[in-house]
Amino acid sequence: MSAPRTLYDKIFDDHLVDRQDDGTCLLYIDRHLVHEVTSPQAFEGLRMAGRPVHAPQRTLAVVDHNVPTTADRLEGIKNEESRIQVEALAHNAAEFGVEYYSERDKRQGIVHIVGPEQGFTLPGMTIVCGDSHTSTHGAFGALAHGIGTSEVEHVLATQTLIQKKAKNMLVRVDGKLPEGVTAKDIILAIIGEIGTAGGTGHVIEFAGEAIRSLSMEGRMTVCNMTIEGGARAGLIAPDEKTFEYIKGKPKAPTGETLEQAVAYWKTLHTDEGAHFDRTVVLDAANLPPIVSWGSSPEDVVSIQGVVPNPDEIQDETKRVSKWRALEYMGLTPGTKMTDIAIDRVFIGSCTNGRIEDLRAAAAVIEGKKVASTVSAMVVPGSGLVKEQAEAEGLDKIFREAGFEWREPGCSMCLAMNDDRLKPGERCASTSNRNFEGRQGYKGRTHLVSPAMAAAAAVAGHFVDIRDWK
Ligand SMILES: CC(C)[C@H](C(=O)O)[C@@H](O)C(=O)O
Ligand code: SF4
Repeated sequence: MSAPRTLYDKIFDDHLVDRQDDGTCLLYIDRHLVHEVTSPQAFEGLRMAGRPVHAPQRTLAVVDHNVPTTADRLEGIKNEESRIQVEALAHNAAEFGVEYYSERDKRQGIVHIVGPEQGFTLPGMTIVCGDSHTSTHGAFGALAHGIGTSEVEHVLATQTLIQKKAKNMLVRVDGKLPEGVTAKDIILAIIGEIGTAGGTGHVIEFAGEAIRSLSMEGRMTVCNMTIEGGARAGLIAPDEKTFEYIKGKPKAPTGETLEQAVAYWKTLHTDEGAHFDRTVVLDAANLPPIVSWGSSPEDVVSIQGVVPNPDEIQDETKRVSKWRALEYMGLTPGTKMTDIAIDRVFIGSCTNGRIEDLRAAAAVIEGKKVASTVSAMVVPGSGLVKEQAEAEGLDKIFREAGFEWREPGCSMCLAMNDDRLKPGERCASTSNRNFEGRQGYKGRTHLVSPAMAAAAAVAGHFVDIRDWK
């Protein structure tokens, strides 16, 4: 009998083309997602070398980072830099025969929302994209790596990627999540626990009752932020929920092919007794709604907590850096999180821009108004999410409460377009990164779940969603 293997081991082995003595491996890549920011030089490299895209049918391109989210984008993109990048992707996709969703296509959206939505992302596959949050696709039991621009060129040219095998890490979340606590709180708590370097050199498999109980949307939220914990990828074993989600998606297999695929997908789980290099266990029942207070995703605290005092940190470098974070954030140790007033609310991104996220936020604000001191926006993760939300009347709920209802894209997650914070503005954001300047120069980001962001929009400050009426 062969040795028990983890889910990661299995997918890795299934895609191994070559292994050198020093452990350098060549992996076959099943799916390549492409966006406008990290692909121009890669296509240019192919052009210069006179090479075609090796497997155009395994490649899907979509614009997301630079596209404006205002409806007037259909009249042409005004910002020159954005327009040039968007046009470059359209041009490259046409020249190299790659399927492309432009800002006029209702399938357009954030690349990590579009892949699963189209059934392009499937269990057991190797998936890459020149984007760190490619880890999102791990929610389907796919090995999904973010890659750099030179690797994008390598994959376009050869459909393979050079990799060294990572270590196996297990994060098990036992028990049941309390009411009001979400997938976002789980992953923020995990990063708070292990730190932003906690997963370095590892692929993390998420398991346990609380993970199994999550919807596919929730699982994507968890895997999405794996990268903020330093890991190379995140994985969740596929199950009936995964198969249900995939069924009927435009690019998903059908009929007998689907049956065969499901039979294979059912083998995609960690074997009993397989070795993990590191294991972390959390109890879901103890998790509160979480808010970040600093400029790193590990700077998190319970909504019932206070801004921490960095003087309590032993390590000097860390102490200095956390003081700097507090200064940047304009916060004082000991301040109750629920006393922190906000100026802006952003609901969207590849972390929390899916239909379930919009439903959760809409349920909180229905019949209420955004505080007069707050400006709030919702940016659906894709055109299909937007269409579904509108069919359910969610856009009306948001608009009536005073939210702006926008076109799909990355938007204020990273402020590459006009959606950005002004210096000093404080934002409750459903995105994944709270780095200095991430949402605009000197902007201050607090990472929260969609329900927590929505409640903060109405209250004008953070509130414990468990007390919301
Ligand atoms: C622009 C892109 C390369 C970047 C990433 O890799 O993640 C972006 O999506 C982000 O979230 O910071
Ligand atoms: S939504 Fe944010 S995190 Fe996701 S791909 Fe876009 S910029 Fe990156």
